[in-house]
Amino acid sequence: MRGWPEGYGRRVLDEVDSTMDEAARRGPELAGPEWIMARRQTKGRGRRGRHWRDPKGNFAATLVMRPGEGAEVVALRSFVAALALYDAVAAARGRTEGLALKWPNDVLLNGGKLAGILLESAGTAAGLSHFAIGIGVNLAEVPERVEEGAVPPASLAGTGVTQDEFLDLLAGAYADWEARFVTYGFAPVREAWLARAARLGEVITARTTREEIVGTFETVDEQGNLVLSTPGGRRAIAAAEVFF
Ligand SMILES: O=C(O)CCCC[C@@H]1SC[C@@H]2NC(=O)N[C@@H]21
Repeated sequence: MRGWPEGYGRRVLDEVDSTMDEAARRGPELAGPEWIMARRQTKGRGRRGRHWRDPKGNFAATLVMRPGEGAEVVALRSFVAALALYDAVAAARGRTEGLALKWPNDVLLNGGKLAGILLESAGTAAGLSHFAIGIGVNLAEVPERVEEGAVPPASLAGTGVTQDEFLDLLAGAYADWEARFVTYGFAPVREAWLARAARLGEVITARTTREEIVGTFETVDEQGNLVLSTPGGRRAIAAAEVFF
């Protein structure tokens, strides 16, 4: 296994409210990107303000950084993180079989949700004071309850990978994808993401805050939008919840 990536800090906490809150507290004084992992969260949160349940032994960490780019470029790191998470999970299992990415950034195992990513930032669109990528993985067990209509949960129980080992795998994989993103831009990240996409070419449903759009999952465009071809034409969707 490769060592801890150069230039990234590492903080491991026994317990915290949420690693996203800890990232916000750390943000103003950061010298460089830092991984914050908690063995337990008391107030973990998911996308759309949902509670994120953290059964004992599951993985919860946030990568916090102070990027130089504007908010739109920074947001593409959601795909960078999803690819890193995919690679870390593949390394933990020793195989990629059954793994897929669900737009925008969930990792699925045999069709079940294994891991989720939450992005948060502070500052203005022109200059972010900090940017946080929160990652939760059902390392040891699945949460008891999931949202209605959501894909069922999956876990890595049985692989025996510890939280610390998973952090090492993830930090290494993230550093590799981040280097590609910084050097070559979004194109190779987009291509790799599409190669691992769940339900590409199939009919899916995207639920935004205003409407429900049903269409064929055509691609993800250069801005990271979900592109659906619908009877009414091609739709590029920036933010939505996807249902299969
Ligand atoms: O809704 C989702 O799918 C995203 C879940 C993100 C959960 C992780 S756990 C580590 C970090 N801390 C949090 O409070 N949330 C994220």
